[in-house]
Amino acid sequence: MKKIVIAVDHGAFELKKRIIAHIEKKGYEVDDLGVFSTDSVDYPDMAKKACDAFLQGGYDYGIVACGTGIGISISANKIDGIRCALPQNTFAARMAREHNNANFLAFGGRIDYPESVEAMIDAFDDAQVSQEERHRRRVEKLNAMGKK
Ligand SMILES: O=C(CO)[C@H](O)[C@H](O)[C@H](O)COP(=O)(O)O
Repeated sequence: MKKIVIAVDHGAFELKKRIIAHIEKKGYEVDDLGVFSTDSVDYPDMAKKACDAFLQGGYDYGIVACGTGIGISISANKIDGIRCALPQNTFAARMAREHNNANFLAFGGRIDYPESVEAMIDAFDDAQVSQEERHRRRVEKLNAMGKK
């Protein structure tokens, strides 16, 4: 069974409920690291919670969200070992896994997407990481950029 970790800020509290319902419907386990109310928090703190948990191991991928998805994805990508994608649609979500080997998805709770967040999660989840040399090479370069 797949296991996903999720953390959001107050701007995505409602979206988090939808995402968790969707993931649980797929039969996956979700570790919900908050937020648990709409009280204002700082998105870097929530990104760190999810990424630190993910890096401990045991998760297939992580999901973070804030009002736009921007702040929390920038935060997640500051953490070595995290490749967080902020997809605009299902095509980008699929490419995030196939070409970028992303291990996190970010979404915006205040964004009107052309396709549903649920459909983007499915597109990512169903995709396979490409083993083509050029994609592996680019991801290796990405990983090397994160090394301190
Ligand atoms: O979208 C966000 C950052 O990219 C976050 O949700 C912020 O919290 C956002 O900037 C909104 O902040 P506010 O405190 O709810 O006005």
